[in-house]
Amino acid sequence: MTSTSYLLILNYVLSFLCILFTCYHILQIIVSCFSFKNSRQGTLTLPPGPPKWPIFGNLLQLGPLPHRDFAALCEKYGPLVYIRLGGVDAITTNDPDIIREILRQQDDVFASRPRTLAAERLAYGCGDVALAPLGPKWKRLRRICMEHLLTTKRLESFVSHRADEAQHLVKDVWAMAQKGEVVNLREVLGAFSMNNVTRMLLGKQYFGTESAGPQEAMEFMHITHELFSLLGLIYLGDYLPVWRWVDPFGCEKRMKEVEKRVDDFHSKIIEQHKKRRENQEVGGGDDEEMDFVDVLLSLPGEDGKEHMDDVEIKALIQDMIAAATDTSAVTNEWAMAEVIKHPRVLKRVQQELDSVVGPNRMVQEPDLVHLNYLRCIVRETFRMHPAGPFLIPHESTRPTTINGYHIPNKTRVFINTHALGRNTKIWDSVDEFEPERHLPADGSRVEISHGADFKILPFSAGKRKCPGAPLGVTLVLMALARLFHSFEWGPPEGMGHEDIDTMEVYGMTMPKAQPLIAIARPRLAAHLYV
Ligand code: HEM
Repeated sequence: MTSTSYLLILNYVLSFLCILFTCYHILQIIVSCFSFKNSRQGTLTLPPGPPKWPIFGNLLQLGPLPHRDFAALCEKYGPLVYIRLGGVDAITTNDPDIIREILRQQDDVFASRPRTLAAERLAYGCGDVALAPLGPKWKRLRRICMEHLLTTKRLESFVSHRADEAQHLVKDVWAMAQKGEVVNLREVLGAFSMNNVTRMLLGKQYFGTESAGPQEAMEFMHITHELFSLLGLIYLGDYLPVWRWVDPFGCEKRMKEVEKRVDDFHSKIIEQHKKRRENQEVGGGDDEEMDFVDVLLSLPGEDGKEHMDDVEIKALIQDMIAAATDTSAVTNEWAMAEVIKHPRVLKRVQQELDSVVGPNRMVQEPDLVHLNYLRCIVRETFRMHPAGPFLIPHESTRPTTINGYHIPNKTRVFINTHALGRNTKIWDSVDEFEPERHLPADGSRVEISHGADFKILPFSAGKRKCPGAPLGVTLVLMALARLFHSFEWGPPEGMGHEDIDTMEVYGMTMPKAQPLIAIARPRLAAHLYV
């Protein structure tokens, strides 16, 4: 074919695309006008919100930190704001009363999830717990988590693994301190969370001396990071279907690649576990010796099937890894950053640790309930730096009203936990890290999850609340207790405490923009670290 005919064909294709694009836009305008009219029910109107562009709605008003943009909208328009994201209705709030209304009073209406493209591709067609819409499938998988994986008994059976990992953590930091090296806290805390979770789930440790091997560890790390980054993306294709034809940044291509690699990885894990079962290397149904994959392989499937489907098992494993590792690692890094930035707080928590634990042993899990000031540090960290800037988006399953405003069916709900913790109507000195504000006057134990007032919401509430909260709290408290008890901490040479930056990046979780680097000096006898 000549180059002229190529050009001609290209010309035809482009013209065709232009016509289609224009028709689509006209249709969108008609549909959005129509749906706006329909969204008024009687005298009810939608909640207040910013003016919208045709087709794009408010998408163009969002920058790289959408939680801050949404917070600014709440500041301007009130506690409940309506936005339109392309063709999708959405609301956002940072107000405890409205959040209580959504997650408690109207939990039945708002407990579903939107079907995003990333969730379809990367969570086995939304076949997991965290991203599945409300329905019998979600209910069944969530029950499996609660009754077989995250029970107190099963979590207790991993207590020695967790103690092992806590010891690896201090040993690694101690080795760096001995060599005069700075500590990259993102790396050591990431390895701590990952090892704890993979030991429980997969029976493998991925970092450290008994690791599954450097190549497998790197592959695993890489896949998980890709997965997190894609799941956190506000992908325009979810809001403007026409975007998917073009996909200028190749997002969908990346999703397909990651989907395949993740699936290969999980298939391998399941195969290894099945082989072990065939060779009867799993303790004959002895609960104590079974990791989560073993447990899932031993459960009956749906509709009288002998076993659960492999796809269900993969979706659950992936959910647990994604939900458990990054959330606890990100929280720990923020807490360390704030405490190193505030030497007064470090001193006070060390006094508490010295009085509860003393200098002659390491912190153990039973100590954690007695460390009230440390618990305040964690609560204050969740106020200022919740693990995710929003809860995982919820979606309404029918039209309803909030505060007299009409909320259409399938409205996407962005509960802005970052802005809740910095809401000046409910908190003083919102930008100050002040753990003392959480100390109960009567000296009772500090509760780390939300509490009745809905002013902090680290693990959410209602049907979709985090089923892993007790484990998450333990991982966070344990890592911090060990690090504060075992070391003096300071910023790297040439930096002042106040220079530690606290800028965040947006994603499904909300890490510090820059990894936290610090200097550690041991404060206990050398034999306790090895
Ligand atoms: C510090 C640690 C953790 C934090 C801050 C955290 C926080 C959250 C939040 C905010 C949600 C969203 C709730 C909503 O959308 O309303 C969630 C959901 C979830 N979390 Fe956690 N989480 C943590 C650890 C864990 C752990 C250790 C596990 C399991 C091993 C876990 C499993 C899940 C699952 C399965 C969901 C989805 C629940 C559903 O949609 O039904 N999380 N978590």
